[in-house]
Amino acid sequence: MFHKRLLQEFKDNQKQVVGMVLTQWISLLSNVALMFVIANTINTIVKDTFTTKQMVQLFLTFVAVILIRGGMTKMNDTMSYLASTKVKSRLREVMNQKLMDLGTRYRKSMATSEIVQISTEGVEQLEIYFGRYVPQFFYSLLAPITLFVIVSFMSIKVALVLLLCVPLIPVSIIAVQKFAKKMLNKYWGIYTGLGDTFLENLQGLTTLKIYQADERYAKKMDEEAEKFRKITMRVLIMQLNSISVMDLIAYGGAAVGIILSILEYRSGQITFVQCLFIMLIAADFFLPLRLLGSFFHIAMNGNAAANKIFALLDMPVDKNDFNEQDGKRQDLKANIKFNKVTFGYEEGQTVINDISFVIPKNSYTALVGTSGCGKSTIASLIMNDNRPNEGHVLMGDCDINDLSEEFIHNKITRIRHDSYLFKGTVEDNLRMGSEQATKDEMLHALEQVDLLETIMEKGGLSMEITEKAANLSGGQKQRIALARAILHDSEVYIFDEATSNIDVESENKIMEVIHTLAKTKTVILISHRLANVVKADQVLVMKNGKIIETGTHEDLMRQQKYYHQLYTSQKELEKYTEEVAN
Ligand SMILES: Nc1ncnc2c1ncn2[C@@H]1O[C@H](COP(=O)(O)OP(=O)(O)OP(=O)(O)O)[C@@H](O)[C@H]1O
Repeated sequence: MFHKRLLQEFKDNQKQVVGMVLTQWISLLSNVALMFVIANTINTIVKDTFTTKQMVQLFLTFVAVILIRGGMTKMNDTMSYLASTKVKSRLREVMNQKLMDLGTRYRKSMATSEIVQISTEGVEQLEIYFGRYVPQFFYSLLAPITLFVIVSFMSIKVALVLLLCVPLIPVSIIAVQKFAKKMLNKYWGIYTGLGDTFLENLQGLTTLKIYQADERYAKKMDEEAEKFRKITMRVLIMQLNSISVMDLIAYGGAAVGIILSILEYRSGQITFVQCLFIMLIAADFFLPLRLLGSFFHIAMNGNAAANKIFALLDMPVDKNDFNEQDGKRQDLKANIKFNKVTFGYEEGQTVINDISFVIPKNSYTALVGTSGCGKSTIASLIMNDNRPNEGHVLMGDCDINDLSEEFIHNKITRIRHDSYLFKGTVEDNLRMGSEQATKDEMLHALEQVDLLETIMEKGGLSMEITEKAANLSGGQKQRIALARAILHDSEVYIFDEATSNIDVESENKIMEVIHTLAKTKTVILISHRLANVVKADQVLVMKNGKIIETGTHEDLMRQQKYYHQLYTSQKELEKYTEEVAN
């Protein structure tokens, strides 16, 4: 019925919940008073003893009840608003903090679209949970007991029968709950899956258009949307059916009470006014629980959403205390060691197999091998985005696992082929590299990547970059990303295919910058193009997740093994392509 953890986490909402139950209870009592006056009035009309005084009394009771109920409803709404907004804003705050703490690691356990959905729609679901469902639950217990006490003064028999019929509603709710839980989990699964597909198709729309695959993918999405429509309809049907069952029990129970009270009146056990009063009030035994039943499905949705939210909040963070070993870390020599590292993305499969190597401080290392051999995985292990299944990745003498994400990101900058530039000015994007960078430093960084002139022509540092840097060429985009990385001024730079898919001029410029950086920093270059790695201090040649050759370009060429074979075949291919082009 309740999500225990959700209630525990939001204990401070208890005040509002008690307030809401109280306002509803006062409304109920005023309603009881009104029904009593109405019953009395009908009695006097029937007996023909209706007086002006009674008319005034009826009118005044009406006005008082309307005022009390109006006031209580207003207070209830305010408290409901307070309770739900507090929950929503706190949940969003903790989720945001959690995502910040997790960094990029959240993607291992949850898709981005799922995070977006649970932090928007998922959190919204909890509004009704706290604002309506929880207080209604307690009120639904209090209301029948209150009415039972009042009616028992007139007829204990009728009061007991009415009270005993009330639990039939929760019994029906529990029966539905078993079925609903499964269905709602399935509903959420399909819903987040659809969101995932939608986001991916939208992001890859240009590619889909280029390959004219948009229609096929649109059809696939239609199929998923149809699945979602069907499960939504099933959820709605289940909700409507269960509400009908609850109506039947509520009004059936009230009817039983009314019939019984008439029988009691006929046998002289209760007065006409009491009989009328019970007739008017009987449905109120059941209506609060019936209303609870209609909130129940929303609450179940809230429970399912809460499970997902807590799954995110419970993800382990492994945030190391940055200060604890600060002194030790100050002396870190930024050499990187792989000590018998084995890693696989999935159980039973390894991508990196028992690898050991050292990247000395301020050296220039190239990592080469055919596609899929594990080069980028090595980069992700150095960044601690992935953790070895066996062995250790060390930075200086420190296991990378013992270092905080913040520390690693300060020491190492990874530049990928698909570097992300944000919508905003060139300055905004460069400032991400270093908060403290002066304009002169930014201009100097642009000069280093040979982009100063182009950017100055387009408005300088205040030039606007549009969404996904659509107003820049691939090469310009990559060079701005490089300027940002230069400003970051870290000890280690990993260039992960940083020159893929860009023009030759940009590639050459970027390689020049990499070679200059390599004189003062530790540089790791991952590249398909072996012509780019000839200047490296050491080349690590990978094949099937293993390092099979190590040495300088010249050493490896002399050995005439795998690297030699890769290099010469690539050279021949490039020569042939050039000849064809000419
Ligand atoms: N997130 C992931 N989940 C599961 N498998 C992955 C993941 N990333 C990579 N792989 C698999 O791990 C293997 C190594 O991938 P990796 O990206 O390290 O290769 P690579 O040498 O960098 O390739 P390329 O040169 O094409 O970029 C591949 O078989 C790939 O399919």
